[in-house]
Amino acid sequence: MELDYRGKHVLAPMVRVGTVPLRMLAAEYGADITYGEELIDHKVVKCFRQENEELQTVDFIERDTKEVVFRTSSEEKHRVVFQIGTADPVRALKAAQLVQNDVAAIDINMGCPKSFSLTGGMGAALLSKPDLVHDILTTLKRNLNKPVTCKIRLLKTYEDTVELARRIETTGVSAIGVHGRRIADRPRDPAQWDGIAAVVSALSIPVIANGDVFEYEDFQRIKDSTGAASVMVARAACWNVSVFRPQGKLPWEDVKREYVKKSVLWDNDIKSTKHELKEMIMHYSCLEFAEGKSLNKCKDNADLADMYGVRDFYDEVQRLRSKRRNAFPAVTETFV
Ligand SMILES: Cc1cc2nc3c(=O)[nH]c(=O)nc-3n(C[C@H](O)[C@H](O)[C@H](O)COP(=O)(O)O)c2cc1C
Repeated sequence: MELDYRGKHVLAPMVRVGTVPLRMLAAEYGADITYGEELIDHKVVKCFRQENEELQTVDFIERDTKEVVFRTSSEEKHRVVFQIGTADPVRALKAAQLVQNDVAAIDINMGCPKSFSLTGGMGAALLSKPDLVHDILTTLKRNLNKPVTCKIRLLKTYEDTVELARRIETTGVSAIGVHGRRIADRPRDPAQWDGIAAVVSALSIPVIANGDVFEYEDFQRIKDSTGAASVMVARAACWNVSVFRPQGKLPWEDVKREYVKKSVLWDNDIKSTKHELKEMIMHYSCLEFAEGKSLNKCKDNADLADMYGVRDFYDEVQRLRSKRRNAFPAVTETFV
């Protein structure tokens, strides 16, 4: 069934943070739609698809480096959104075609203000190129069998933002994410919810409002204030992903342990897991304290399991994995 973008709580795309453990945990706590981190089309097109029976995942692996660029599982197929960084319709299509059968939707990043994106003509650089935006989105819409969306920032004026959003709507996208900040705004600057409201009033397609949702109550506050169909949260979820729980956040110590368990379960890349744990520690404590120093020394998921007191869980996962390994001695590769 096609993804419905109304009335949804959404985990925002976050580089290095939005890998499989955080997405799975977000969904467990109540997220309906979970975006993966932005992946650049140049890198995605160099990947092949591989089913990993032992982990029960689908992996997209870079041919030369053998790095797992994107890991997902059928468990999240109906809610995971694959976000692409691109400046080229043909390359974006090639990347999207590789993953489309394993994800719920494809999103194009049109909001990243980092110089890496801007110099490559990607992310927020697209905001000033409406013809290219149109080309990318129509190419994807015509050739994919999954919903296509994009995520923008506010432009200099609300009128300019609305004009671009209207143009985007004509491409037939299923929804549009709007981060209520301009390119020059810093994360500490308040998000302008009335800018999002201006887009909502001008469009008929669902708008996903994004910016400054920190508590569960904020989901409703931003909806009431903007009229948006759905709400997306980034930093608050990075710091404590239980923000999606209607009953309120759990203590961050508990969430951290659950996150480590998910990282063990999905054999997450250690760099990504450590990055997310550091984000949590920096927010609630300080990396200079003992925990931060011990975390730095962790070399793999086994070290993390020891550090966070989940060694029994780790051992049980390894036992099940070796059972599966014996049942499925070979993995299935699909070269595209
Ligand atoms: C660690 C981090 C990584 C991010 N990576 C991405 C990304 O890959 N793609 C994207 O469109 N936005 C990215 N963003 C922006 C967020 O998706 C979101 O638009 C922004 O943080 C505002 O939402 P918030 O106020 O809930 O944090 C990132 C933000 C953070 C904090």
